[in-house]
Amino acid sequence: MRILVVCAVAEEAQAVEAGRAVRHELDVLVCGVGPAAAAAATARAIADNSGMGRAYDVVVNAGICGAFEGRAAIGDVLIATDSVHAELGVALPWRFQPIDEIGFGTNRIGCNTVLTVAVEGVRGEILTLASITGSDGLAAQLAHRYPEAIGEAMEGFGVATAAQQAGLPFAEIRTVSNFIGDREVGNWDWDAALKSLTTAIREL
Ligand SMILES: O=C(O)c1cccc(C(=O)CC[C@H]2O[C@@H](n3cnc4c(=O)[nH]cnc43)[C@H](O)[C@@H]2O)c1
Repeated sequence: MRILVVCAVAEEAQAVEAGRAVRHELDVLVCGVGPAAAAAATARAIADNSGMGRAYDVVVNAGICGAFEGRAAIGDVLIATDSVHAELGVALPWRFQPIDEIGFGTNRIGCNTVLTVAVEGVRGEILTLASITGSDGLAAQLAHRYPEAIGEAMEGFGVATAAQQAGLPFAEIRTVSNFIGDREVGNWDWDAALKSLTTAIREL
């Protein structure tokens, strides 16, 4: 199977490369941070490879993430059931209205579960945001709005949109470097998250 694995930064790509198994043909793409860069880079890679007669069978977004406290722990592997764009909609004074409710598409893309069936981890929704949630108050609001969400990152929905438009199955695998909330970047455990990412990719 030909798999395109999309990572935001080089450190994540290296962790994925370290978990590469011979049973899959795996290309690793570094797309940059955020959903716009992720969608653009993924769409281009899919089109370029298809044009060269090396079409991908599946697209995976892999990287580190924040977890909702109580729903996952640092170093855990998170496997998305759905990739959900938490900012796509209308921010009303009293509530957030997802784009689905106003008839302009959806903020949710379902993930393929066959590819990740052997990957050990916590399964649930993974949110995509263009901005990292940097306070406990905002984290609590998000956790309330998305009771099934286990984590947040910044690229999943962008990669998923490019895959969906190309008719390709999509999976999102994240490993937890930090809890979502008050921002103490110094406390992020990149090592634990990147080690877990290598293990998770090996299990694909
Ligand atoms: O702001 C900083 O100083 C800083 C230091 C290290 C890394 C960053 C990033 O922006 C990396 C974000 C990168 O990692 C994913 N990620 C990890 N944890 C979270 C989170 O709690 N909320 C959202 N995204 C997260 C994300 O997918 C980015 O690709 C900044």
